[in-house]
Amino acid sequence: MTIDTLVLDIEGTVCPITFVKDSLFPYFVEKFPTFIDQLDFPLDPQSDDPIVKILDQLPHDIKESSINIINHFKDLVAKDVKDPILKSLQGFIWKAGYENGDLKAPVYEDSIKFIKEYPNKAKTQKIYIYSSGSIKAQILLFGYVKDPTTNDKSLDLNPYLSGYFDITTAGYKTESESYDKILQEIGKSDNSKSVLFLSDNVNEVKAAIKAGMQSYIVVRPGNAPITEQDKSSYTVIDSLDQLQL
Ligand SMILES: CSCCC(=O)C(=O)COP(=O)(O)O
Ligand SMILES: [Mg+2]
Repeated sequence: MTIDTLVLDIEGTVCPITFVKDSLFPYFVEKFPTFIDQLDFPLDPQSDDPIVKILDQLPHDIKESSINIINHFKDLVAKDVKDPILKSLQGFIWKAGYENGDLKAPVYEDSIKFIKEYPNKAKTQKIYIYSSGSIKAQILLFGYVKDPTTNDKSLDLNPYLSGYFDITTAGYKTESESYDKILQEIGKSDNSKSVLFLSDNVNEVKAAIKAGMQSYIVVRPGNAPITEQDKSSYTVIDSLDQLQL
């Protein structure tokens, strides 16, 4: 069946893992304690402050003091836990960094080209994003893409994207039910083979295939190595230029 819909992972697929691990995560760890230290404790559950609303979802023993909150999130980042409360908070902290120019996303050149060229005006060819990063963080990342042809400007790729999924809207990326949900949301449950999911993570690829999608492994510098067996069992690409759609 002809592919007409792409679902793209971010980290390790269209963007280097090093940007997330060496820029985004350290930026969050450096900046978020200042935001937490400014808050009044105990937190007011009726507060309109978006950061208080996020923190209010934490268990009582963690949200009772700034030091517990700070240690909790530092620990989750160190272990790269895909925790929905952490991911929401990261979106808020990164917003300031993108807006003041501290952060620009180094999306691979082949991916910028593909994202700009693949979607057609008739909307019969679409691209969606599915990442563990929150939807807010995804929109920021694609809104502040480092322009490979200039150093000072950034590109906004969001107008080329048809939608975003994260772990709060679709579920965890290694579970096939999450891909079932995406297929349902994008109206492709009866045409699952027309949807291609790309990821660096073999377990995510397996889950997407189990849900009926087509799925390829993307290999990029710095990604976790894949086994010889996975190389022979799955389609493997190292650039979106290799897609023949
Ligand atoms: C949306 S940028 C932040 C990426 C992030 O927090 C993350 O955990 C990356 O996971 P992915 O599913 O894109 O591999
Ligand atoms: Mg990834």
